Amino acid sequence: MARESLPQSDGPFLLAYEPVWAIGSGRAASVGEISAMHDALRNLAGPQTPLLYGGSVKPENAGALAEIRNVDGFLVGGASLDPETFIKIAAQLNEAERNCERASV
Ligand SMILES: O=C(CO)COP(=O)(O)O
Repeated sequence: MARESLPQSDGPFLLAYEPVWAIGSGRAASVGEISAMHDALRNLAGPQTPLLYGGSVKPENAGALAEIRNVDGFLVGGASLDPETFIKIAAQLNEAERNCERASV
């Protein structure tokens, strides 16, 4: 059923996992929950599809969430309303990407 809900066109798309209970609640999904879901989505969507996590992403958890395998980015809601907060989250994603590149060299 999940496979049928993916776009049928050949064009690129992003796929997001956003548990409804995590949206605006201040409580993000756990690393284990996100990891399991994103691994399953990677198998479903293939290697080229960027996978985003959304739900209570904030500077305090962005670093740990960005390190999860198969998390390529975030959907940021409330924390995007303050530019400085948003930039802190973006910086942690960049740092995680640099760590990943270092680890693969
Ligand atoms: O709805 C969201 C992004 O689409 C997430 O919102 P919060 O980051 O405020 O939980």
